[in-house]
Amino acid sequence: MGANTDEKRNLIIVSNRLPLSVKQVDGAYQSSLSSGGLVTSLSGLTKSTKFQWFGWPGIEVRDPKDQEDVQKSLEAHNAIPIFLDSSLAHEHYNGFSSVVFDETPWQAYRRVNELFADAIAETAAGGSLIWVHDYHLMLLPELLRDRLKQQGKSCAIGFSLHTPFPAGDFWRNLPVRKHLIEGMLSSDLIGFHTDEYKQNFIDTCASLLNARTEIPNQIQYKNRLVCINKFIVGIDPEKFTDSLQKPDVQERIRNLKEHYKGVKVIVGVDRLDHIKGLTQKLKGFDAFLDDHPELQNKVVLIQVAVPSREDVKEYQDLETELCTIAGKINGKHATPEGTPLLYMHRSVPFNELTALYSVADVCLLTSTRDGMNLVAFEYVACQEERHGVLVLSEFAGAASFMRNGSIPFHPANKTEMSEAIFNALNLDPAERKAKYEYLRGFVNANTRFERLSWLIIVSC
Ligand SMILES: O=P(O)(O)OC[C@H]1O[C@H](O[C@H]2O[C@H](CO)[C@@H](O)[C@H](O)[C@H]2O)[C@H](O)[C@@H](O)[C@@H]1O
Ligand SMILES: O=c1ccn([C@@H]2O[C@H](COP(=O)(O)OP(=O)(O)O)[C@@H](O)[C@H]2O)c(=O)[nH]1
Repeated sequence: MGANTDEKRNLIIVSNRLPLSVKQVDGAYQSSLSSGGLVTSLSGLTKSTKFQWFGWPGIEVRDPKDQEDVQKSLEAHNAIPIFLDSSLAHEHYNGFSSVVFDETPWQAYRRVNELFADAIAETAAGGSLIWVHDYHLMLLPELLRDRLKQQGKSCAIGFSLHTPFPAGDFWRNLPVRKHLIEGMLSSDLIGFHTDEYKQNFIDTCASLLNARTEIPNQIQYKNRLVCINKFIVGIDPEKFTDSLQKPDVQERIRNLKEHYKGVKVIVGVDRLDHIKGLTQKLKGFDAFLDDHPELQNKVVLIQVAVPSREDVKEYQDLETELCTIAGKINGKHATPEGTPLLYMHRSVPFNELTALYSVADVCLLTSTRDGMNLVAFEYVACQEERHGVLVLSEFAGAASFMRNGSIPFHPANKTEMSEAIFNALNLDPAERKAKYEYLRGFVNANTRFERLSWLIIVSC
């Protein structure tokens, strides 16, 4: 969607979390870019499109004067905060959205969706395009449509799901499944990352709601026609190639290359989340080291585990487990010359990330479930010179598109993972180049997620 279209209609983006997270430092409010693929996928839009972004600022702000300060600090970025008190935010985000079904978090989930609907309906001008993101806000399209109608406004609503849409059996176990799916069906257009997720949604609507699904890419439910499609979420590759041109990044790359002379570097960058298969990754790497004693001191895995949901016990437990496994691997395979695993539990600045991607011979991604996985795209964007190899779990959404250019494997199969790593490190240059060119073609062809908002316009 170009600037011309924007002049015609307002675009409003809504996600649980704003792209900027607010923190209070020494009494003053400061904002910094939030982590994660959703922000990355939409950042390409900022180049060509003006929009307002509604979401939770990541902090509880009770005092109205403070709320005003936060509002003002975000205004410059067209970000509009929706304030939630801590317990509500916790129950909605950490409770309902991530663990097991329970009544209290469900009520919080509904309440947060209502608060979002109130704030957006009040602000949105009639004729705006409202683009809602992700599983935290599945009820929002319906709540929003009701409120807008009461106010005599008509807006087109799009919904993008960034996670997989599971197949039928999963929904059977969720008592509130009907509310969630009906909520989504109040959109004009619903986007999924892959054909599989899209088909799962269509099948679920047919079996659970008896919706009519005979017409391709459309669902008819309660006298409304909803468009359903797959939209490939991508990155802005230039942002990565530009970073690699910066003198300080070039220097960092030189230093890292010098440091790892004679050593093959494998990189992994994941949020510390169960879906990223980090336990499986460390165990698979351990198996690889066991299988290849001849590669002692010749291979290193640099694993960045970006902190996520640190106040949830299951995530704390996972962190403890990973530390233990990492310690055991290095205990077993380290030599006086070095350790084969560098496990970093923190986020890394963007320039450091691109330097790491650039020096790595292999990128190892082991998701057990993952909507897309934009790290796979980012690694490719930083590998113009080296033609590094992507070892990609078949359970990442990205594998639907990148299978031919990568080495696929099943993340729970240690032997398969070990072989995949070995094959990646030993791929002959011609095959490496061919695989890389396939991936580069794909990453460069799918740079703009904005096509979805364009489709909202033409389809409504
Ligand atoms: O930590 P949450 O806010 O609960 O959400 C987890 C992450 O969800 C989103 O990631 C997903 O979207 C990516 C882009 O479409 C996709 O590549 C990835 O597979 C999904 O997990 C969101 O982008 C992140 O900010 C969240 O951290
Ligand atoms: O310290 C870091 C390391 C990575 N990322 C970014 O987090 C995103 C992860 O997106 P992905 O789709 O792979 O997974 P998600 O975390 O959204 O599930 C990528 O854009 C990374 O560049 C980040 O924000 N901070």
